[in-house]
Amino acid sequence: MITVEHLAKAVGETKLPVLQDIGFQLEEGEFVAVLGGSGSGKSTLLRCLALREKWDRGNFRVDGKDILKSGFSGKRKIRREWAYLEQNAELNPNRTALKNVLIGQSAQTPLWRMVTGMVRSDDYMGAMDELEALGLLDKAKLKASQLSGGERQRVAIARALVHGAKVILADEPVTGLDPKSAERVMENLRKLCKESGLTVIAVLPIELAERYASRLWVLKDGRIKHNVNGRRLTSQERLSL
Ligand SMILES: Nc1ncnc2c1ncn2[C@@H]1O[C@H](COP(=O)(O)OP(=O)(O)OP(=O)(O)O)[C@@H](O)[C@H]1O
Repeated sequence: MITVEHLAKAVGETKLPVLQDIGFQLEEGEFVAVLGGSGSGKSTLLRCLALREKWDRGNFRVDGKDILKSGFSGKRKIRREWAYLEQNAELNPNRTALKNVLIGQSAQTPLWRMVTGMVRSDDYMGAMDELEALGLLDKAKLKASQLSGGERQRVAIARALVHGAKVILADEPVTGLDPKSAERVMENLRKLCKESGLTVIAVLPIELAERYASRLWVLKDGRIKHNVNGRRLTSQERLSL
Protein backbone atom coordinates (compact mmCIF):
# COMPACT_ATOMS: atom_id res chain seq x y z
CA MET A 1 0.00 0.00 0.00
CA ILE A 2 1.31 3.46 -0.95
CA THR A 3 -0.06 6.50 0.88
CA VAL A 4 0.81 10.07 0.00
CA GLU A 5 -0.65 13.04 1.89
CA HIS A 6 -0.24 16.77 1.31
CA LEU A 7 2.77 16.48 -1.00
CA ALA A 8 3.94 20.00 -1.87
CA LYS A 9 6.81 21.07 -4.11
CA ALA A 10 7.87 24.49 -5.36
CA VAL A 11 10.52 24.76 -8.10
CA GLY A 12 13.04 27.21 -9.50
CA GLU A 13 14.35 30.48 -8.13
CA THR A 14 10.87 31.94 -8.00
CA LYS A 15 9.65 28.98 -5.93
CA LEU A 16 6.82 28.27 -8.34
CA PRO A 17 4.37 26.03 -6.46
CA VAL A 18 3.95 23.08 -8.83
CA LEU A 19 2.56 20.46 -6.46
CA GLN A 20 0.42 21.91 -3.67
CA ASP A 21 -1.61 19.22 -1.99
CA ILE A 22 -1.19 15.86 -3.65
CA GLY A 23 -2.76 12.93 -1.86
CA PHE A 24 -3.65 9.36 -2.80
CA GLN A 25 -3.69 5.75 -1.67
CA LEU A 26 -2.73 2.92 -3.98
CA GLU A 27 -2.96 -0.83 -3.61
CA GLU A 28 -0.43 -3.02 -5.36
CA GLY A 29 -1.24 -4.06 -8.93
CA GLU A 30 -2.66 -0.69 -9.96
CA PHE A 31 -1.76 0.80 -13.32
CA VAL A 32 -2.09 4.58 -12.93
CA ALA A 33 -1.95 7.02 -15.82
CA VAL A 34 -0.93 10.57 -14.88
CA LEU A 35 -2.63 13.16 -17.07
CA GLY A 36 -2.75 16.95 -17.10
CA GLY A 37 -1.89 19.95 -19.22
CA SER A 38 1.67 20.96 -20.07
CA GLY A 39 3.38 22.27 -16.93
CA SER A 40 0.79 20.74 -14.60
CA GLY A 41 3.52 18.94 -12.67
CA LYS A 42 3.36 15.38 -14.01
CA SER A 43 7.15 14.92 -14.26
CA THR A 44 7.71 16.71 -10.96
CA LEU A 45 5.27 14.34 -9.27
CA LEU A 46 7.09 11.28 -10.62
CA ARG A 47 10.46 12.71 -9.63
CA CYS A 48 9.20 13.41 -6.11
CA LEU A 49 7.85 9.87 -5.78
CA ALA A 50 11.20 8.51 -7.01
CA LEU A 51 12.91 10.74 -4.41
CA ARG A 52 14.84 12.48 -7.19
CA GLU A 53 13.40 15.74 -5.83
CA LYS A 54 13.22 16.79 -2.21
CA TRP A 55 9.69 17.18 -0.90
CA ASP A 56 8.85 20.58 0.64
CA ARG A 57 6.06 19.02 2.68
CA GLY A 58 4.02 15.86 2.91
CA ASN A 59 3.78 12.32 4.22
CA PHE A 60 4.89 9.26 2.27
CA ARG A 61 4.20 5.74 3.57
CA VAL A 62 4.94 2.52 1.72
CA ASP A 63 3.95 -0.85 3.22
CA GLY A 64 3.61 0.88 6.59
CA LYS A 65 7.07 2.47 6.45
CA ASP A 66 7.33 6.24 6.79
CA ILE A 67 9.71 6.89 3.89
CA LEU A 68 10.61 10.50 4.63
CA LYS A 69 11.01 10.11 8.36
CA SER A 70 12.90 6.81 8.47
CA GLY A 71 16.13 8.28 7.11
CA PHE A 72 18.43 6.14 5.03
CA SER A 73 16.37 2.94 5.29
CA GLY A 74 13.30 4.67 3.82
CA LYS A 75 15.30 5.99 0.89
CA ARG A 76 16.95 2.63 0.39
CA LYS A 77 13.54 0.94 0.19
CA ILE A 78 12.52 3.24 -2.67
CA ARG A 79 15.88 2.91 -4.45
CA ARG A 80 15.75 -0.88 -4.24
CA GLU A 81 12.09 -1.56 -4.86
CA TRP A 82 11.04 1.27 -7.16
CA ALA A 83 12.33 1.96 -10.65
CA TYR A 84 12.20 5.37 -12.28
CA LEU A 85 12.18 5.24 -16.07
CA GLU A 86 12.92 8.57 -17.64
CA GLN A 87 11.76 9.43 -21.12
CA ASN A 88 14.14 7.81 -23.65
CA ALA A 89 15.30 4.81 -21.66
CA GLU A 90 18.90 5.22 -20.68
CA LEU A 91 20.76 2.11 -21.80
CA ASN A 92 24.42 1.58 -22.49
CA PRO A 93 24.41 1.61 -26.32
CA ASN A 94 27.51 -0.59 -26.59
CA ARG A 95 26.17 -3.36 -24.39
CA THR A 96 23.75 -6.05 -25.48
CA ALA A 97 20.13 -5.96 -24.37
CA LEU A 98 20.92 -8.84 -22.02
CA LYS A 99 23.90 -7.08 -20.42
CA ASN A 100 21.86 -3.92 -20.02
CA VAL A 101 19.26 -5.93 -18.12
CA LEU A 102 21.85 -7.68 -15.98
CA ILE A 103 24.19 -4.83 -15.23
CA GLY A 104 21.97 -1.87 -15.32
CA GLN A 105 21.37 0.65 -12.68
CA SER A 106 24.43 1.39 -10.66
CA ALA A 107 22.37 1.99 -7.50
CA GLN A 108 21.19 -1.62 -7.63
CA THR A 109 24.31 -3.35 -8.90
CA PRO A 110 27.24 -4.34 -6.71
CA LEU A 111 30.41 -2.49 -7.62
CA TRP A 112 32.39 -5.67 -8.39
CA ARG A 113 29.75 -6.66 -10.91
CA MET A 114 29.84 -3.26 -12.58
CA VAL A 115 33.62 -3.50 -12.88
CA THR A 116 33.98 -7.13 -13.93
CA GLY A 117 30.75 -7.53 -15.89
CA MET A 118 30.37 -10.98 -14.29
CA VAL A 119 26.93 -12.37 -13.53
CA ARG A 120 25.54 -15.42 -11.72
CA SER A 121 23.76 -18.07 -13.77
CA ASP A 122 20.55 -17.48 -11.75
CA ASP A 123 20.64 -13.84 -12.74
CA TYR A 124 21.25 -14.80 -16.35
CA MET A 125 18.20 -17.07 -16.36
CA GLY A 126 16.10 -14.40 -14.67
CA ALA A 127 17.11 -11.81 -17.25
CA MET A 128 16.36 -14.18 -20.13
CA ASP A 129 12.95 -14.97 -18.58
CA GLU A 130 12.05 -11.29 -18.40
CA LEU A 131 13.27 -10.62 -21.94
CA GLU A 132 11.18 -13.54 -23.17
CA ALA A 133 8.10 -12.33 -21.27
CA LEU A 134 8.52 -8.94 -22.91
CA GLY A 135 8.92 -10.45 -26.38
CA LEU A 136 12.62 -9.69 -26.67
CA LEU A 137 14.29 -13.08 -26.53
CA ASP A 138 15.52 -12.82 -30.12
CA LYS A 139 17.01 -9.38 -29.38
CA ALA A 140 18.93 -10.38 -26.25
CA LYS A 141 22.31 -10.47 -28.01
CA LEU A 142 21.84 -7.28 -30.00
CA LYS A 143 23.52 -4.11 -28.83
CA ALA A 144 21.18 -1.51 -27.35
CA SER A 145 22.15 0.85 -30.20
CA GLN A 146 20.59 -1.66 -32.64
CA LEU A 147 17.21 -1.71 -30.88
CA SER A 148 14.14 0.36 -31.71
CA GLY A 149 12.76 2.87 -29.21
CA GLY A 150 10.02 0.45 -28.16
CA GLU A 151 12.50 -2.36 -27.69
CA ARG A 152 14.73 -0.11 -25.59
CA GLN A 153 11.74 0.77 -23.38
CA ARG A 154 10.99 -2.91 -22.90
CA VAL A 155 14.64 -3.62 -22.03
CA ALA A 156 14.42 -0.87 -19.41
CA ILE A 157 11.26 -2.47 -18.01
CA ALA A 158 12.92 -5.91 -17.98
CA ARG A 159 15.89 -4.39 -16.16
CA ALA A 160 13.61 -2.84 -13.54
CA LEU A 161 11.85 -6.16 -12.98
CA VAL A 162 15.04 -8.22 -12.82
CA HIS A 163 16.32 -5.87 -10.16
CA GLY A 164 13.18 -6.53 -8.14
CA ALA A 165 11.07 -3.44 -8.87
CA LYS A 166 7.67 -3.58 -7.21
CA VAL A 167 6.76 -0.13 -8.50
CA ILE A 168 7.66 1.42 -11.85
CA LEU A 169 7.46 5.18 -12.32
CA ALA A 170 7.60 5.90 -16.04
CA ASP A 171 7.72 9.37 -17.57
CA GLU A 172 6.18 9.21 -21.04
CA PRO A 173 7.34 5.63 -21.70
CA VAL A 174 5.76 5.51 -25.14
CA THR A 175 6.45 8.98 -26.50
CA GLY A 176 8.14 8.76 -29.88
CA LEU A 177 7.26 5.11 -30.37
CA ASP A 178 5.32 3.84 -33.37
CA PRO A 179 1.75 2.83 -32.44
CA LYS A 180 2.47 -0.91 -32.53
CA SER A 181 5.46 -0.64 -30.19
CA ALA A 182 3.53 1.68 -27.87
CA GLU A 183 0.70 -0.84 -27.62
CA ARG A 184 3.10 -3.64 -26.93
CA VAL A 185 4.71 -1.70 -24.06
CA MET A 186 1.25 -0.91 -22.69
CA GLU A 187 0.08 -4.51 -22.94
CA ASN A 188 3.21 -5.72 -21.16
CA LEU A 189 2.73 -3.26 -18.33
CA ARG A 190 -0.96 -4.06 -17.91
CA LYS A 191 -0.23 -7.79 -17.85
CA LEU A 192 2.52 -7.38 -15.25
CA CYS A 193 0.19 -5.34 -13.04
CA LYS A 194 -2.58 -7.91 -13.27
CA GLU A 195 -0.46 -11.03 -12.96
CA SER A 196 2.55 -10.04 -10.86
CA GLY A 197 1.16 -7.30 -8.64
CA LEU A 198 3.49 -4.72 -10.15
CA THR A 199 2.33 -1.13 -9.58
CA VAL A 200 2.86 1.32 -12.42
CA ILE A 201 2.51 5.11 -12.33
CA ALA A 202 3.10 6.49 -15.82
CA VAL A 203 2.66 9.73 -17.73
CA LEU A 204 0.68 8.66 -20.79
CA PRO A 205 -1.32 10.13 -23.65
CA ILE A 206 -5.05 10.13 -22.94
CA GLU A 207 -5.98 7.58 -25.65
CA LEU A 208 -3.62 4.92 -24.30
CA ALA A 209 -4.37 5.86 -20.69
CA GLU A 210 -8.08 5.23 -21.16
CA ARG A 211 -7.50 1.91 -22.87
CA TYR A 212 -4.88 0.41 -20.61
CA ALA A 213 -4.69 2.04 -17.18
CA SER A 214 -6.83 0.93 -14.24
CA ARG A 215 -6.84 4.44 -12.76
CA LEU A 216 -6.51 7.96 -14.18
CA TRP A 217 -5.19 10.97 -12.29
CA VAL A 218 -5.75 14.40 -13.78
CA LEU A 219 -3.38 17.01 -12.32
CA LYS A 220 -4.52 20.60 -12.12
CA ASP A 221 -3.36 23.51 -9.96
CA GLY A 222 -0.95 21.30 -8.06
CA ARG A 223 -3.59 18.76 -7.04
CA ILE A 224 -5.07 15.51 -8.34
CA LYS A 225 -8.28 17.10 -9.53
CA HIS A 226 -9.82 13.88 -10.82
CA ASN A 227 -8.98 10.40 -9.56
CA VAL A 228 -10.93 8.05 -11.79
CA ASN A 229 -11.07 4.30 -11.39
CA GLY A 230 -12.05 1.86 -14.14
CA ARG A 231 -13.74 4.23 -16.57
CA ARG A 232 -13.02 6.91 -19.17
CA LEU A 233 -13.00 10.62 -18.36
CA THR A 234 -16.28 12.46 -18.79
CA SER A 235 -16.29 15.40 -21.19
CA GLN A 236 -16.38 17.70 -18.14
CA GLU A 237 -13.28 16.03 -16.67
CA ARG A 238 -11.51 16.27 -20.02
CA LEU A 239 -11.76 20.05 -19.84
CA SER A 240 -9.07 19.95 -17.13
CA LEU A 241 -6.51 18.52 -19.56
N1 LIG B 1 14.02 23.10 -12.00
C1 LIG B 1 13.02 23.92 -12.38
N2 LIG B 1 13.17 25.26 -12.38
C2 LIG B 1 12.17 26.07 -12.75
N3 LIG B 1 10.96 25.64 -13.13
C3 LIG B 1 10.75 24.32 -13.18
C4 LIG B 1 11.75 23.39 -12.81
N4 LIG B 1 11.25 22.13 -12.93
C5 LIG B 1 9.96 22.28 -13.37
N5 LIG B 1 9.67 23.60 -13.51
C6 LIG B 1 8.37 24.15 -13.92
O1 LIG B 1 7.39 23.48 -13.16
C7 LIG B 1 6.23 23.26 -13.94
C8 LIG B 1 5.89 21.78 -13.96
O2 LIG B 1 6.90 21.08 -14.67
P1 LIG B 1 6.74 19.55 -15.03
O3 LIG B 1 7.90 19.18 -15.89
O4 LIG B 1 6.53 18.77 -13.80
O5 LIG B 1 5.38 19.59 -15.86
P2 LIG B 1 4.72 18.49 -16.81
O6 LIG B 1 3.29 18.40 -16.43
O7 LIG B 1 5.52 17.24 -16.78
O8 LIG B 1 4.85 19.22 -18.21
P3 LIG B 1 4.97 18.65 -19.72
O9 LIG B 1 3.68 17.90 -19.98
O10 LIG B 1 5.06 19.88 -20.55
O11 LIG B 1 6.19 17.78 -19.77
C9 LIG B 1 6.52 23.84 -15.32
O12 LIG B 1 5.96 25.13 -15.38
C10 LIG B 1 8.04 23.90 -15.37
O13 LIG B 1 8.47 24.94 -16.20
